[in-house]
Amino acid sequence: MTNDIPILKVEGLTVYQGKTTAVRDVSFELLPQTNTAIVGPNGAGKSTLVQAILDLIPRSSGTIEIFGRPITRLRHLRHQLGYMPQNFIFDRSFPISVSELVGLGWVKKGDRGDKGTRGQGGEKSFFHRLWKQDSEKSVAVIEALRRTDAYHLRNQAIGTLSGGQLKRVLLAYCLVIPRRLLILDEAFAGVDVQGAADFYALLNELKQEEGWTVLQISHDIDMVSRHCDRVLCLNQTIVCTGKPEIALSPENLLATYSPLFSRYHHHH
Ligand SMILES: Nc1ncnc2c1ncn2[C@@H]1O[C@H](COP(=O)(O)OP(=O)(O)OP(=O)(O)O)[C@@H](O)[C@H]1O
Repeated sequence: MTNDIPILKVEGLTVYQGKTTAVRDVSFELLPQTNTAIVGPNGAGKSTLVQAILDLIPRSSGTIEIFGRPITRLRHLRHQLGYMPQNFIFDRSFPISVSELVGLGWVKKGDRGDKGTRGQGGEKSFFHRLWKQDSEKSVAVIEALRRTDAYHLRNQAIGTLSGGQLKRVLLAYCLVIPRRLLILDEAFAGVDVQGAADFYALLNELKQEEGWTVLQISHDIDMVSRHCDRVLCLNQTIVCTGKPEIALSPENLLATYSPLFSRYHHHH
């Protein structure tokens, strides 16, 4: 039944950054269990689009629905949405370990918006439930760190991580509970070649076996063409969209990456 509802539906979205129109009249849908990439040149509005979808910045016009609900009314369903920003800025002297950081992403069952699990275990004592939750969380943290190949970093302070290691840990943070939609903003920038290939394999597994839907911003056209189901080419507005072999044709890439595109599009 839920398979008929798009996981994400964006209609007529326009967003300003200061006085600049960063995103203009963008509409698209994501169907469940798909991996979609947003590509486009620097300053094309990719991060702005994602931030507006997440309601992190205001939009000038347009509507956004996630899991069939307006973004402002997601409530506890928001935990079914994972987001990895392009930059994670923090004070490197902040004393928090990798495991502790990943654990912050964990939400107990019943509070994740999945039906039928709320209030489970009511017959046990408060301390038993607390102990059970704690052990479930530890298991989930270990599993998430293993999946992103960051388990060996678990006791390290986050301030000591390299750029690529930090990306692995942030992905683990997104993976520590099941999600229906995962939004990644250049998640694999700075990750080595093998690491990026492992990440794509992991995303594929999450999609195929666990029903996740992925929306990712990427500059890696080669990886996108090999691993994504669909591509949105963005340059302020959507230039083209479709399967990688169509959307990433030389003509479409030229149109998307040409600085003249906006003007060209405007006149024709
Ligand atoms: N905080 C901001 N204040 C003012 N203008 C901004 C701000 N953030 C982005 N912009 C402008 O909005 C436009 C879109 O930027 P955005 O970061 O969304 O592009 P992008 O496609 O994600 O770029 P990149 O590939 O370089 O990450 C650009 O013209 C940029 O200069």
